[in-house]
Parts: sequence; C-alpha cells; structure tokens
Amino acid sequence: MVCGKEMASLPCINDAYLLMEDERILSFGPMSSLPKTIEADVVIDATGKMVLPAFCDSHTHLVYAGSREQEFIDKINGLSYEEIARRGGGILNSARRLHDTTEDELYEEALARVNEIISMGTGAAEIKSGYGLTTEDELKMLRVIKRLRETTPLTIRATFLGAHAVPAEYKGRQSAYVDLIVNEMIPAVGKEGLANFVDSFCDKGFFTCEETERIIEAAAAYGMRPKIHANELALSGGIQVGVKHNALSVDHLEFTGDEEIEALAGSGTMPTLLPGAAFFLGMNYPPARKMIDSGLPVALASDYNPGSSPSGNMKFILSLATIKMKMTPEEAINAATINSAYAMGISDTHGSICVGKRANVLITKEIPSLYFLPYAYTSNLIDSVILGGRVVCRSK
Ligand SMILES: N=CN[C@@H](CCC(=O)O)C(=O)O
Ligand SMILES: [Zn+2]
Repeated sequence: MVCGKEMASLPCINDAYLLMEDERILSFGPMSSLPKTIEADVVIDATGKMVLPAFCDSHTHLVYAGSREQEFIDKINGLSYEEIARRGGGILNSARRLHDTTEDELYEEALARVNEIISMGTGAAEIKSGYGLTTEDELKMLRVIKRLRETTPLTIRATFLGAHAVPAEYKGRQSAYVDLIVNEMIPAVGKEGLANFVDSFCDKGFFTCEETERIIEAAAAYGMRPKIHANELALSGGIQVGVKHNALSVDHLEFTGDEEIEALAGSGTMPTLLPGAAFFLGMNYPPARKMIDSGLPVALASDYNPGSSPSGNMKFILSLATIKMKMTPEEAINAATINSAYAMGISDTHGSICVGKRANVLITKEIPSLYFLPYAYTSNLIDSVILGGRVVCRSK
C-alpha cells in the first residue's frame, strides 16, 4: 500500500516498452533498453497513449436483479436513503427482485455488468452478496459470483454480506436475524468456500457494533477476513470495530472525525472511499484530504449497486476524487489501483506494473497528459484493456 505523502508519487516512464508472457509482466523499461533479440507474437503500438495498471475496484455489489430508478425519482422528490429503506424500499426492494430471479438470469445480468466494467478499464473487482437475506438466496448470489470468476477474465474476490439489511420477516427481531447469519448462513457459506471476506452494514438504522462483532467472530472460524461498511450515515463506531478485528478495509467513511483517523493510523485496515455513493445520494464526501495529510493510505472503489451508485466507471471515480475530494490525479490513481488491490488482498499480484505481476493494464486513447483522465470526466478515453496478457477489449 502507499500512504500519506507517498500517494502523490506515480512513477512514469516516457517512451517505454512493456513485455508480457504467460499472463504475467515479463519486463518493462525505456525503449532504448528493449532487448534487440525479442520476437513478440503480438505488438501493440501505444504511441501518444498511456499505459496504466488496470483499475482495481475493491467494493461492488454488481450482482443484482433489475434496477431501482423509481427510488431515484423518490429521492429527487425529497425522500432520503434511510426513509426509502424504512418504507421497505432500498435493499429490501432488491432482495425481493433477486428472490424472483433464477440463478441463470442473475448470472446473465451480472455478466453484462462485468463486461461493462472491463471495457471501462477495470481488471479486478470485489463483489458482495447481500441482496439475498435468506440462506438460499445468499448462496445463489455467491454461486453467481463464483461462476463470474470462472468464466470471465476479471480477477474477482467474493464477500458475504448477509448483514446488509434486516429482512421484512425479521422486523422487530433483528437479533434473531443475526442468529441466523451466525448459526446458519456463515457455516453454509464457509463449507462451500464461497466467500473470501465477510461484511456488515455497521451503521445507524442497520447493524450495531456488537452485532457486527458477532458476525466477524463467527466468520473468522472459516477464514473470512472482515471488510466493513462503516460510517456512511453516522459516526457509527464501525471504523473502530473494523480496526479492532484487523479488517482488510473499512468502506464509505463519509462520517470520519479525528478519533477515527487516529484509530486507522498504523493499522493494516485500508480506508476505502466510495465517492460515487456520496455523488448519487447528494451526501457529504469523506474527508480524503485530511486522511492523506494525516499520513493514512486511501483506496477508491465504485460501490457499483442499484441503490446508491448505479455505475462501475472507475475513471469517473477518479474525477469525483479529484473534483469533490481534492485528491490529486496521482493520489487518485494510486488509490484506484495499488491501494484498492490491497483492500482485496491481492496487492502482491495486482494494482501496479511490476515484473511478475498479472499483466492487467489499460491503454488510454491519445491524451495530452495524465491529468486529462479525471479532467475530461465524461469522455471515453480507454483505448484497450489487456487482462492476463490478452487484449480483452479494444475501442472502435
Ligand atoms: N450502504 C450499503 N450498501 C450499499 C447500498 C446498497 C443499496 O442501496 O442497494 C452501499 O454501499 O452504498
Ligand atoms: Zn457497499
């Protein structure tokens, strides 16, 4: 991971070569040092373009059924995210739709989103369950995620998020639902080996710190490390719970004060910011500048989901990070690549151009400078995407 001041540094080689073999990066450097004896099967001329590590998107909910644009209109008409949730909309709305969708249909919908994010330069993503809310439907989501991992070139990590919302049948009996998560869902997910990580929406109106701790402890028995939704709606204590349990990341963090920054300092827990959600919901952005200036690392992710961020465009996330959170383009790119890889536990193999790492890179169209990427915030500037050393997408 890169922290604090280091985040402003993004090493760059002008007029460079990059060699890939067997899915990995074999070597790179200035053109003047390219060995004369190399005979490549495929040569791509990137003159005038830039080659960057493919984006790593460490927080998505991209397996979902249908969409929720009616709630988008409700929000325009004045309802808040929490009010919509209290009326049985929001996550519960998506859970009902998912229940009525077959596993095959769900896979096809999610596959279209995976192909979409690959075309926008993403090479690795974390995908959460959490629209099932019954053992059977949570397993359905996680099996779809497994199938996406097996059938697409995207590197995928799976997170079990049974504690995303309390289902309607458990209204007023939240602790009984947490019992179900701990005693039935986690063992079922663990036995099938379907999730790398465990998550809980630890926030006002959703799950408490105590409930989150019970869930984290139960999942630890199956080797699932926590990645926690924290402090989106209030100073929930979720950041401290995550740090206490050595979470790989705590995510959202719109409500972060000095105590939370202190708790994160020196921990192995990556603060992960999701400015797409603050943008879409019209809420406050997390204090990224203060975090970085205090020496913390920061990761960026899209939060691609139907309710609070219906977009997986990581280039737009760079624009929001720079325009709305005052991160520099260099900081934002580090946050969306190597630090986001860390937040998925894959920074040894993904997130930067290093010899031996997986050959996941994006090639931009011809652009005047790196700064043009976040600046031209709606232009499609991705020319090609190479994952595992193979061109998987090329713009027309
Ligand atoms: N905050 C909780 N979960 C999602 C939203 C899910 C939804 O509204 O469907 C998020 O990260 O923003
Ligand atoms: Zn989320």
